[in-house]
Amino acid sequence: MNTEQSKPLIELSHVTKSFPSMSGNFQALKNVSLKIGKGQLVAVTGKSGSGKSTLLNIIAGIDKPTEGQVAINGIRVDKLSESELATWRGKNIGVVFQFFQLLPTLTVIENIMLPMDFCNRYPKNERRERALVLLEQVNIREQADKLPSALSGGQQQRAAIARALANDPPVIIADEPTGNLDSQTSAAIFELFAALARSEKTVIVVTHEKDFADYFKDVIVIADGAIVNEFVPA
Ligand SMILES: Nc1ncnc2c1ncn2[C@@H]1O[C@H](COP(=O)(O)OP(=O)(O)OP(=O)(O)O)[C@@H](O)[C@H]1O
Repeated sequence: MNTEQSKPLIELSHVTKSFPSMSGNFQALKNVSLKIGKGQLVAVTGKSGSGKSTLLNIIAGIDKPTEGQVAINGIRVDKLSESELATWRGKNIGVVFQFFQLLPTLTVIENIMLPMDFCNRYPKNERRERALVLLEQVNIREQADKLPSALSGGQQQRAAIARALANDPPVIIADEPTGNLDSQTSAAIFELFAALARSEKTVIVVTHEKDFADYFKDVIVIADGAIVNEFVPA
């Protein structure tokens, strides 16, 4: 799915993922190959159980492929050890979840600064200002010192997106990020992802939303662990 103008930032070659099951091995992904370029905004869609989250987990280095290769930004992710993976993931992958998963006892800005403290990419005395810039980028700077529970669902998801950007990763992955939001708020979140892609982030979003075609030029359709339609023009 790599377009002519972009080099592949993400390349999966013949990836299979098997899980043990009562009746032998179950293949959640079957011989999946794909290329995704820098700054691409990609939707992953398909029925429940088709393998969407497994694909995201493989790209994020959360799961290892049973067979095949995963290369991201020139790094063979499938070859990294668990400790190397944790460091690599912190710098290269920002993750956005359906239920936001902000830490409830930390303020919004503290939630954004936490991954910076883990990763050490930015000096300690610059982290608060960077978090404020990110909150500005997602339009909730004025919520910085509140607890997540004081924010609306859409504002919490904006905070989660700012957190995903904390260490300036090239790749943002989001697993049904609007599954818990109304359609107007969902549209605003999709707009935000589109803006991130315009600023050269590669954004991969698992979504069931029927109207995603307005936002996503590139759509990966998965059925029974295989890509059945990699590119659907809007
Ligand atoms: N850790 C695991 N152990 C065993 N089977 C698993 C595991 N993770 C996923 N599976 C199976 O792999 C298949 C694909 O799961 P996956 O979560 O990737 O689907 P999905 O398309 O994301 O589904 P949904 O839309 O419901 O979230 C399913 O049949 C699931 O039961």
